[in-house]
Amino acid sequence: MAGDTLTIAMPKGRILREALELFEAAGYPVEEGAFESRKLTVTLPEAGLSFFLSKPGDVPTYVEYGVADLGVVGKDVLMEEGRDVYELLDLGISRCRIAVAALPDWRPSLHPRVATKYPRIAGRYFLEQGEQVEIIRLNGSVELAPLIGLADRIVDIVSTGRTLRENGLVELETVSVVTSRLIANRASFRLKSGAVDRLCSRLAAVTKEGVRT
Ligand SMILES: Nc1ncnc2c1ncn2[C@@H]1O[C@H](COP(=O)(O)OP(=O)(O)OP(=O)(O)O)[C@@H](O)[C@H]1O
Ligand SMILES: O=P(O)(O)OC[C@H]1O[C@H](OP(=O)(O)OP(=O)(O)O)[C@H](O)[C@@H]1O
Repeated sequence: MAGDTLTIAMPKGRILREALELFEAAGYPVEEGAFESRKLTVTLPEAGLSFFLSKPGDVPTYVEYGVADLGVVGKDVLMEEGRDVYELLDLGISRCRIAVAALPDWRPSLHPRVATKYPRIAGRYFLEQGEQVEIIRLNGSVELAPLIGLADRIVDIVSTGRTLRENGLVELETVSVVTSRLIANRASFRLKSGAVDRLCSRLAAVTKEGVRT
């Protein structure tokens, strides 16, 4: 159907600007400053798109429950949340990695403790490595944990490496490379397939990756 309006959950924060640039390049210009106030919704009636802003970690929830047809979200959040959604496109933006890090003099201990915002990803990773660790969930500033003796290692996002460097930590292993993804509600993907496909094709043509997942 040509007339379907698509509702898209967009993450507040660092992904938003890059995501809007991508939509603009794909021919869906969101008026400059549209989200710069406290406004949480923007509609592009001619394009049949309606955006709302949410906490990054909530995007897969809105999409799974169908209050958004589509969403833009980091692969880290997607892996951690494990929601029942389709992953349609690797947008190639907000590239970073999930890594294990520690103080340079870190040594394995009898009861290893790992602090992270990503308990499921970290738990799965250490299970695969065959290492038993205690996972301690934090909400941010995870790099603090080894400095104040809460944990001996962390699992966190690394981009430039500046936060690790400035806190005297070193990267030990990469757990996963992260970019932002376009995700879809399962029913919307079927019922609004024409509109979803059109948007996907236009976004795929302007992404750095241009990859349909
Ligand atoms: N330093 C970084 N460089 C590039 N991308 C990043 C970086 N940190 C996080 N990201 C990506 O951007 C997404 C959103 O991060 P952002 O910092 O905006 O929100 P958050 O702090 O994770 O969420 P909340 O505001 O709910 O705590 C992450 O899920 C990840 O995919
Ligand atoms: O390698 P870098 O370029 O330094 O980026 C990595 C930092 O960016 C993110 O933190 P954010 O600013 O979102 O704060 P938070 O730790 O409180 O989530 C992430 O959690 C790292 O701390």
